[in-house]
Amino acid sequence: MEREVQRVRQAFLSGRSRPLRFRLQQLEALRRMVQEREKDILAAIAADLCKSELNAYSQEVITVLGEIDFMLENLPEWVTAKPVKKNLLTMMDEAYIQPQPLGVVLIIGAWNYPFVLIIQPLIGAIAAGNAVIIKPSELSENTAKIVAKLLPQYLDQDLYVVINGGVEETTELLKQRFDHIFYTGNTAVGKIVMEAAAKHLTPVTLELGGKSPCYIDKDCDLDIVCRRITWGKYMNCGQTCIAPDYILCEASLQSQIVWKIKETVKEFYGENIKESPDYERIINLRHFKRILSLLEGQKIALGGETDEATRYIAPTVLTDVDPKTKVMQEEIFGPVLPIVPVKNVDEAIDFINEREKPLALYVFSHNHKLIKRMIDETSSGGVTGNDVIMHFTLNSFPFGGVGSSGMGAYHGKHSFDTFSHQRPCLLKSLKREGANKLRYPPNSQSKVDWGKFFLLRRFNKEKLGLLVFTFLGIVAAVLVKAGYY
Ligand SMILES: NC(=O)c1ccc[n+]([C@@H]2O[C@H](COP(=O)([O-])OP(=O)(O)OC[C@H]3O[C@@H](n4cnc5c(N)ncnc54)[C@H](O)[C@@H]3O)[C@@H](O)[C@H]2O)c1
Ligand SMILES: CCCCCCCCCCCCC/C=C/C=O
Repeated sequence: MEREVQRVRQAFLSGRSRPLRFRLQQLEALRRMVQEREKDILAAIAADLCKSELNAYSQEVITVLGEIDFMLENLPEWVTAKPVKKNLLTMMDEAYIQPQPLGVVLIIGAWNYPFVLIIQPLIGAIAAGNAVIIKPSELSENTAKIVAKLLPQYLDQDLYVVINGGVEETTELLKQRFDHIFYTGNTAVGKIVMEAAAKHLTPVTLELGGKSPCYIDKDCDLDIVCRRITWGKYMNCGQTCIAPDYILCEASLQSQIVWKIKETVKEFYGENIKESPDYERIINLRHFKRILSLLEGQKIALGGETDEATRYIAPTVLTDVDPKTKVMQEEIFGPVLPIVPVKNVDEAIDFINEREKPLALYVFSHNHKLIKRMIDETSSGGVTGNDVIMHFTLNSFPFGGVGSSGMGAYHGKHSFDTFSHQRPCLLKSLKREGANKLRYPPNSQSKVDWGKFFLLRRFNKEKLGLLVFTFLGIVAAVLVKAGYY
């Protein structure tokens, strides 16, 4: 492992990942890979998650292609040095910020969207000029294999390396020194990653999870609300980091919500959900059993049917859920939707604020003020009003968590920034030593006063005004003396 990381570091040190032209070429090659090997990629995702190829394409491949196009379009502007405002002391110098690659980046992916969750950060890391080691999740083994097979066929083989393996390999990998670690997965492993990174003072981006709440105000169109929630909750069988985890609403709305979700489930997946190409399965038996255990003692208002052999769990809704029960203590990450009754929006806000900060928050209402209030008085990684999931699709947004749902963010320019060092560059001349003498010892009150003049803006303005006034006075005196007036 050490030798592999060393090899990638040597490739980075060769400097070839840095030129803009090279980065653009690699991104174009990655796009070609996705386009030419689309069938293989879709088949792998489909096999890992019992997902139709159409869904694999719209949930993962579209995002990847969109991100590459966005990078190709904007990268030439992002890589250029940006001049900054100067103070009086540096007025004659060159001052700019130059984004630079961090070095060797480790990307650790999760299994639930196994392609996009490694390729999207990879796009950002390449765009920023880094070398990258990619560690796909071992749970989505088909995607892990196809990525390991395809990437070397299209990208520089020494700069971008896939290492497959499980906990043992990841643990070994984490002992190595990286310049950035980008991890997607659960919070417990997030802590392990951060601890390992701390040993080398390596910065981390942690894309974690949490319980993303959904508040439904009674002033809304319940048909549309339930259709949108049903889509976001049961997509990928509930195994989406930003899926609505639970609903908060007035108790009186519960039965209508259950009814409307039931109707929507029928509309989306047909009478026989098991036959639907749009309904996925739980990734493995461990998660299947974990999700089943969340149903114990609950009032199942919809669904609840399961099949262990195929790891099928029907779209399920629980009503009158007690917040102290297990289903409300951990991220569900499955097709189970608890409804927790609250009296009003105040209680909903308190409920959210008493818990860990979620990755996403959803609020549904015709009342724009109520939505704004919910945004102002709570915290979450991202928030969408009157819909779910969709903030993920906008690459001008930073995507990431806050508090226990993560740290750092990516997508579009935010990825480029995550994988870059914003290096301040000040280029002075070896001439004009006069002004510099101000800061050399021995110090004096007059030097301090000049220092204040040069460095404190407020002081500058006053003193500058005085200087201009004095200068104009002198000019006027000279002109009068010379007989012009
Ligand atoms: N914020 C996001 O963008 C995002 C996206 C997807 C998933 N998630 C979150 O991820 C979680 C689901 O993913 P998961 O954690 O089950 O995925 P996972 O089991 O695939 O684990 C993630 C990665 O961590 C590695 N890993 C696992 N145990 C480890 C250990 N002990 N030491 C070192 N590395 C280890 C795995 O090899 C894998 O690459 C959910 O909480 C979900 O909300 C977040
Ligand atoms: C055909 C229309 C396409 C609609 C776009 C759907 C977007 C789905 C995004 C899925 C989220 C993937 C990333 C998940 C992260 C966390 O698990």
